[in-house]
Amino acid sequence: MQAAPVAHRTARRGRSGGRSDTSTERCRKSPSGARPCSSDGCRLEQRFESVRRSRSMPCAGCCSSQRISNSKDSDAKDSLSACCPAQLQSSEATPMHSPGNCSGTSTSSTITVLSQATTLNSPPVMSSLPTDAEEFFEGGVELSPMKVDSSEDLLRLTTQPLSMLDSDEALQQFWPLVDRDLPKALFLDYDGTLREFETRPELAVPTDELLSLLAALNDRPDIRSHIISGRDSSFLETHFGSLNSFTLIAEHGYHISPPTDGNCQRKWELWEHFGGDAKNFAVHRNWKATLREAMSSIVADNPGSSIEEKQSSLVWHYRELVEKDTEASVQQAWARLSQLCAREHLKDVNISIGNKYLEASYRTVRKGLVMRRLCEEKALFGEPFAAVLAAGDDVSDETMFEAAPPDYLTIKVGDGQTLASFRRPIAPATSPLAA
Ligand SMILES: O=P(O)(O)OC[C@H]1O[C@H](O[C@H]2O[C@H](CO)[C@@H](O)[C@H](O)[C@H]2O)[C@H](O)[C@@H](O)[C@@H]1O
Repeated sequence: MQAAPVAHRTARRGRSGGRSDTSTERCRKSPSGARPCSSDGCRLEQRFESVRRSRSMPCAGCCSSQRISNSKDSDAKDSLSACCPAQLQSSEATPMHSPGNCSGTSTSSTITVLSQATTLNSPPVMSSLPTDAEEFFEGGVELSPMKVDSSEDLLRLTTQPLSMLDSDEALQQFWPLVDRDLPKALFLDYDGTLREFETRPELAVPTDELLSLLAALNDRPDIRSHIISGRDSSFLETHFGSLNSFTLIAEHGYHISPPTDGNCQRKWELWEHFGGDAKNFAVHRNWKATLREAMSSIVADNPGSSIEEKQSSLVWHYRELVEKDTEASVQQAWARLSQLCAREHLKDVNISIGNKYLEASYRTVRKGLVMRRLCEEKALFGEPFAAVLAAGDDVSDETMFEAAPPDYLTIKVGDGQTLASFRRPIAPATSPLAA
């Protein structure tokens, strides 16, 4: 069991800071280099760069009803102090959380899910306050970025490796609770996190092992589980619909199905109902027809690839491409679809590149926004989560890591750059997170 130094989990990420960075930087991958690339991958690269320069004001979960003004540091400090005084403690401060109540018949399953985390005996603290006057809105919370201004801060950007937790005690040390009477929340990605990849999406159904694990979580009154996936609502409902205490989030947040509280009939709601903007969706009803034709032609040029159609997106899957120069094919496909969008004035279509897929989507919502909004709503209604864990493997999951305040546990599954606090290597032939 490794103990992570306090500072490593405190203000190591610069989520959300510096929106202007993103808008002004030029993308290396953009065909002309003349305009910012709209792909998630490129935005992510820009965000990594931005993170190295700034850190954001946290606290959207346990005390997210606040709005932090950018007007003066002292205002922000007062605001934060009022809602989350523990986060103003120095790094020598006593733990913010008290030990949690993790006993129960299905504890071992919970430990399995959480066991990817290294031990962490230290409280989430915030060592400095915003110094930058810039502000922006995300998830309904006004955030003020903070500058990374010392080599010590840069060290805190390091993602920590995960090790196994093998007992309730270890788990409680790693994930202590602010209040044992309040529930903890899990935000779990599916493909590549709960389930290892398969060559085709339809093959990656949940294993029996995973279903048992999730069933045990479903019975835990102290845990609010969310599956937050790029999969569509039909897939999530088919495989996880009976987990009545789970919130299911489909298509990266486009569709949300709250827990059913004993009623087996699940309802799906559009993100718009949660404050998102779906109204423009209707304006370009034909965007899919336009892009489908182009994507079909890309499939024809790349035998072995395929298209998956979801309500808010079209996905080109190329995992099965065996040719050597896949990267070039993907860049070509990206450029082709982007140019088509520009030509047809489909300015709200986002072309993103994930794990062996390229997705054209017509939605503004992202996983991070949804996670944060759901946590904020809980807090607003007087039921804040005592602790939040978010785990994922792909570019879309980085939006969760970016949006997470420092006291959330964020876990990147597998390799690659990340804004997460911890990394869990993929265990071969097992469910990545449940290994
Ligand atoms: O957010 P996630 O739950 O990680 O979903 C992301 C995408 O996952 C699926 O595609 C990925 O998994 C497939 C099955 O292993 C694999 O064949 C494919 O190469 C992966 O990209 C899913 O099909 C997409 O709709 C999701 O957006």
